[in-house]
Amino acid sequence: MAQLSQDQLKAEVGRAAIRYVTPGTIIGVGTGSTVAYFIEALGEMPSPVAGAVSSSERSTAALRALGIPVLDANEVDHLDLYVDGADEIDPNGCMIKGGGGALTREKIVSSLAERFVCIADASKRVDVLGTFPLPVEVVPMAEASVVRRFAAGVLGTSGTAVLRRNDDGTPYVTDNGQHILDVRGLRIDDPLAMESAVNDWPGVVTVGIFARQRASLCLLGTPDGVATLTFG
Ligand SMILES: O=C[C@H](O)[C@H](O)[C@H](O)COP(=O)(O)O
Repeated sequence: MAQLSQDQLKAEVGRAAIRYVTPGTIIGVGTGSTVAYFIEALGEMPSPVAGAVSSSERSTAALRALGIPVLDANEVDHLDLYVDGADEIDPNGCMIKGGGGALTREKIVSSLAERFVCIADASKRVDVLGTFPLPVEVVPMAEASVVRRFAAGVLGTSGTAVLRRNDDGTPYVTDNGQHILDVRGLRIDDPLAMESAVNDWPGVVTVGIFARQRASLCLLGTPDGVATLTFG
């Protein structure tokens, strides 16, 4: 049998996540190429969801295009389910997220949810977080100081933070009007401590470590099928 491509694995887990969705409920929806398949599958449910709280303008547009009502996060005080991808996921369900720039809203929406179902292809599974450059959303006037703090080191590891840019060289601007630093070279042995430490720095809006709001389970797309990883 031919090997499935990374994109096919993303499609498999995106579709598989539908089994956790209860028709008629309001769910939280993440952002990214894997979530795009999940949204597609949501649109095909025979009994649809009542609505979704979205984590990005991109996902909002995709949901609305399928006729799925999008609610503001302020209108909802609890969600049973949040479904989103990850850039890396460790053996405890801690993740690096934000490769697509949506980390802040993803953290807000996932914080409302009882259960975080992560959907990812097998390349995202790591033993220690940090190979994928860590996205950090920052207020622009704090960029230089945050770059210096990572270079000086935090919790025994240091990294090189670089401003994320668009193809035309202009700074990438998030849905919240802020910038992103991508930090290379970190070894994140204690994701919870690192999340807290970086969150405390002035000017940091959101660090792309999801350790407080880690995944409850992960549907991992592997060449042998979809594996379900659960985290205690
Ligand atoms: O900001 C983007 C999100 O955190 C995504 O969930 C993450 O980057 C994974 O994206 P993809 O499913 O495209 O690999």
